[in-house]
Amino acid sequence: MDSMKYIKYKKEFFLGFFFKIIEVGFELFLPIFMAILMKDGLKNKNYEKGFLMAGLILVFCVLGYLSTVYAHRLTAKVSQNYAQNLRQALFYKIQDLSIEDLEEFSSSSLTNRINTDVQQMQNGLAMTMRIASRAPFLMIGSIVALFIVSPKVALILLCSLPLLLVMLLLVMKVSIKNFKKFQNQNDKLIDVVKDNTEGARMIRAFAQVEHEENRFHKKNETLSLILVKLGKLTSFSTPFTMLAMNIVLVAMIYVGSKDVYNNSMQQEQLIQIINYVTQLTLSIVSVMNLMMLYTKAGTASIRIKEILDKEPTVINMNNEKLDSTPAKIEFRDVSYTYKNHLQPTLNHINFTILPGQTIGIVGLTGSGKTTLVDLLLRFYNTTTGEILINDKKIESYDLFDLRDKIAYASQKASLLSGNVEKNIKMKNEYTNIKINEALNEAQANFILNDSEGISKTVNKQGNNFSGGQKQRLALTRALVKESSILILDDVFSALDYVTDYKIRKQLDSKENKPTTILISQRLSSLMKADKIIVIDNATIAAIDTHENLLKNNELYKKLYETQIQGGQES
Ligand SMILES: Nc1ncnc2c1ncn2[C@@H]1O[C@H](COP(=O)(O)OP(=O)(O)OP(=O)(O)O)[C@@H](O)[C@H]1O
Repeated sequence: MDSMKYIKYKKEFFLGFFFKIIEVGFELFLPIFMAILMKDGLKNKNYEKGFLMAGLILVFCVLGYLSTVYAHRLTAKVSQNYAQNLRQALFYKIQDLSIEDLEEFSSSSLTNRINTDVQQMQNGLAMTMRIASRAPFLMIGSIVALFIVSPKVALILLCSLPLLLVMLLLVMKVSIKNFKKFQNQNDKLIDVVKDNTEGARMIRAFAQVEHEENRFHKKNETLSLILVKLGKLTSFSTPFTMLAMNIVLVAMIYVGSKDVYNNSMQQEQLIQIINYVTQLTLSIVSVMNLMMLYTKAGTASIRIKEILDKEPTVINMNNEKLDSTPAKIEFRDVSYTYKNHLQPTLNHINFTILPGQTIGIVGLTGSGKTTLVDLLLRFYNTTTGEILINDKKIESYDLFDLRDKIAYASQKASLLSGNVEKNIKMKNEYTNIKINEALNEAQANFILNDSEGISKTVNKQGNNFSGGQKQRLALTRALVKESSILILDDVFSALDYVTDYKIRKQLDSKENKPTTILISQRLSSLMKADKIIVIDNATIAAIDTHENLLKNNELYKKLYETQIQGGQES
């Protein structure tokens, strides 16, 4: 992933780096001033020079502090903006992907990628600005200074560095593996939480609470074990580095003291060595922590890249516009097989719907009715065959314009939190008269008769409305829209028979009706359609009027008789 692309404040990014390097410069001078202070100021009693050095130490400390504060302010600005851009890019990409593409990721995984993974990337960038700029310079500066002070003592350090490097690489390797595990397990844990919040009623009704608690406990325990492993790695690496560096320091002091004893080194030089090794140790620890952060950011970046680099399977390639008059729809030898399915859900489907006609689609549960309209909405691409609207291939139309000309109410009435008006209008503007007409057509009397009317609040997922009320609001949203195609997928299932009948009557009497596709298990909802398509075993078993199907199609006849016997006729 080209991370730099999402860093919009590039100038601030480099400026932040620059000020951290300045901060290092100030720090590297301190041991030198300290040595002069000790030698000339304290040992040789040159108080003037002593005070000058003390003043310089103070000034350099203050300047170092100011550089740090400014660099950290820049870091916050750059990294926050980076995270914002990354989240935005991910969200736009998710919008671009087709339903089929999105089905490859669980919603928990997408949520985690947009939250936790972006956060890891943000931390990685912030720490790069704060540590990657500082620590290497401090390390190199300290090593160079040590060589200047005493090459012999500095060599001891140089010999021990490869051991630390090997250790660092090993820790990174193990932590990358565990961090990947952590993120996957975290997705699974959120899946359980989502199942339990969205399916709370079902879980309680089926007395599944204990089972779900166990499910959560297992996932939580696995997650904790991974986190403990990661924690152990971090808790081991820092003390190990400190221990290794302190052993090196003791060896350096031992060799240095001998030189002081032999008068080939000054005492102040030994103090300088101690200061530089301390600085070096701290910077090595910082680099180790940075590496740990990079392993997290690296794994997060792979997960983010998976989304950002995903090529949408449904592409908006053309810009043909559909007018708002009723459209002609044609399926030519259309087949569709879901990913990872061996058998096609729809097989060699052929039919034509003339402009303004109403077509019913009936079939057993899972026979492919919804899949058929999903293809028309371009949620998926057909596996073979083609769909034409007004004699032009569906792909030749601008995708967004095409969907805009289709009014659609699905089986699952989904409402957005806000109010009824927002849910009916969506991005469009309609007059109140038009909205009231649509509410009337959809028999949404509970809104028409409510004192709050369309200002009535809609809670998350519309849970302050009954199933039938939600369905009627979703229907209003479809009916108010000026469209060339109207698709009602099993919207009558949550309605009582009287309401179902009234709505159909309203729809039948409508002037300038769009081409309408009605999907329903209830034959009474489809009987008046110009034609009814019977889907059986992934294929079209028959297309005909209600009367002819009753005479000629066994499945239709059976469905009809079952429903008549069940007393569902209206
Ligand atoms: N997103 C999906 N991924 C994989 N398989 C799917 C998906 N959606 C549906 N299917 C499968 O495709 C088949 C047809 O599903 P579809 O929803 O089109 O049937 P339907 O006739 O509308 O059913 P119902 O009457 O119950 O609404 C089913 O066997 C289902 O398992």
